[in-house]
Amino acid sequence: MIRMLASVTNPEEAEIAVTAGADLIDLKNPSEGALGALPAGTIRACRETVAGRRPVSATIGDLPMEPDGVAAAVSRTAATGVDIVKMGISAGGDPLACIAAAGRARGAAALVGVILADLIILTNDLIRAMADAGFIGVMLDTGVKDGRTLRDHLSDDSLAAFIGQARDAGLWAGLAGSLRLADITPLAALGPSILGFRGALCQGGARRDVIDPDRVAEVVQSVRDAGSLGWVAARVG
Ligand SMILES: O=C[C@H](O)COP(=O)(O)O
Repeated sequence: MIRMLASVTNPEEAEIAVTAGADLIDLKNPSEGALGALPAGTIRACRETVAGRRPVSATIGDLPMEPDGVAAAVSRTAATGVDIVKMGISAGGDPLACIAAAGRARGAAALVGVILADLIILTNDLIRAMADAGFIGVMLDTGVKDGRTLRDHLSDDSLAAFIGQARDAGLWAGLAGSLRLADITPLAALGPSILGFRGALCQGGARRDVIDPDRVAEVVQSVRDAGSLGWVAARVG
């Protein structure tokens, strides 16, 4: 089964995402960037709204790859009580040291690394470092939200290789990055653990807009349908 991640910005949107059937409620502030962080109070309020009905993740912000700053943000975000802290990996600085520092700072939260595939070259070293630091998953996303999707930056073969490397390292593998309805079936065929969305859930398809319950339900259903087709194809083919 492929899971569906919905990025939301406040308790009202979190409730919409839960009601529509999203599997993972991801808290972020799209106005602050690809992985913009929400204030701790908003994260806590969203967590209270979700009330254990779904796992909740929160992003630490689009930070430079500097270990002390990343560790402080991971620790601060974990202290809100979310299940998963999502840490972005971009170019410059020392990504490998940041991954190790995040692993030491996570407290009781699980960690998921988000490799911004348009900003840093995807390497197996990053994935291996996450596994060594105790991360549970790794996602690809895009850092620049200019209408291009993850599939504009990486071929299906590269995405399949990423999923294989993540699985080999014992991590679940997620894909995101301005994904639209039309991307779901081809990406589901690659066998990711989870597909993540924000823009496609919003009125007008703009990620800073509010999410639309009908769009969320449509994306959830499409991920379900594509996931089952892949399941059947894997057994019949
Ligand atoms: O974690 C997933 C992201 O929120 C995806 O956002 P996007 O679909 O607007 O690129």
